[in-house]
Amino acid sequence: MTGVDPRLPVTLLTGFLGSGKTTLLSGLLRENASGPFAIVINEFGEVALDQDLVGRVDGQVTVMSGGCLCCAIGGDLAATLLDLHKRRAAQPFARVVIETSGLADPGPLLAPFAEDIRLARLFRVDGVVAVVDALQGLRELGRRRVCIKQVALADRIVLSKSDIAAPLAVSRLRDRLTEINPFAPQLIVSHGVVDSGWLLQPPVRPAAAPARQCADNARHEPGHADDIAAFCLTFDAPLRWDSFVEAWTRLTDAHGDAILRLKGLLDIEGHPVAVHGVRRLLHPPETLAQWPDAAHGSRLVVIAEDLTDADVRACFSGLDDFAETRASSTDAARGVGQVRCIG
Ligand SMILES: Nc1nc2c(ncn2[C@@H]2O[C@H](COP(=O)(O)OP(=O)(O)OP(=O)(O)O)[C@@H](O)[C@H]2O)c(=O)[nH]1
Repeated sequence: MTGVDPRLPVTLLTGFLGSGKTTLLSGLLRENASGPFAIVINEFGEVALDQDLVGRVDGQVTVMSGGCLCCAIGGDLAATLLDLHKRRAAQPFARVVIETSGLADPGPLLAPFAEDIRLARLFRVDGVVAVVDALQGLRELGRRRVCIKQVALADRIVLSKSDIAAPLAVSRLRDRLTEINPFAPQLIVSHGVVDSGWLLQPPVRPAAAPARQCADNARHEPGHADDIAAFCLTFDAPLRWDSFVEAWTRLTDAHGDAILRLKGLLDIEGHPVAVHGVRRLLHPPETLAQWPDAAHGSRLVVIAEDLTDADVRACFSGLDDFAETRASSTDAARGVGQVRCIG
């Protein structure tokens, strides 16, 4: 049989919280050699930030927030893709990239592409890319089964952050990745700068490679993120950077290993600043050239294990005070910090 497969290729981009998926996606979009893409981003928290942080936001980015794709909103994925396909004449694209939440198990996400006849006719998954953080990866692989599944199902593995990890740790991690998935080529990528040809080329799977859609891999493990919650904070009044760092230090000192991820877009004395915390590490902040949308104001998501709303609120209370002080001297109606548990 000859002929080109007319179905649209789909790349599933997976990897644990904060590993560098959005950074890689931004790199792909910047390179733009294989585009145009339609992007579907799934975020665990209800306040979606990746759309703002991905660097290029246009009509082709769809955000599915409020849960992890493989459990809470999995059924919506087919509807989202079918809708994208319908709008394709107006907004053409050659590939869909789905960035899963860091907590998603990619197995159950692959199944509908084989089982749902409407999807199977229009789309084919031609690659699963797993991003693994060279600094935290070995530890997360030891702690969370979902990380092992992300690596096991990958066709390509991208190692991020080797620039800030010890060479020995990187080499141990690579050995462990090879143990889990000997078939997937590994590539060290710094700050998302990647050759899209390498990343997106369809995998050649040896006959012995485990079938991705086998029953075990497609089986969803209910409750795999039950102990994890996302806490969303917003502050209307501008914040000071040193006050924010103090709050982050309070949070990680008090709750250490419970903190999985922080990400936010902050109003630092009038300037939009993107912040990322992964475990105890606060990455260097990035001042954006402009606000991504009309809403100016700080938005922060903290993803943590076994913490309560009050635990998080207590650590950020200093920020509240600062915001309220500024608000009272400028505009009494602004500056109310909110903490909301949505997990
Ligand atoms: N030093 C260094 N930092 C990196 C690299 N790749 C990503 N980062 C930083 O890691 C932080 C988290 O990166 P993201 O791309 O937001 O991670 P993510 O996997 O999309 O995060 P979630 O969506 O929360 O799961 C950011 O501060 C990035 O700038 C890298 O290769 N080196």
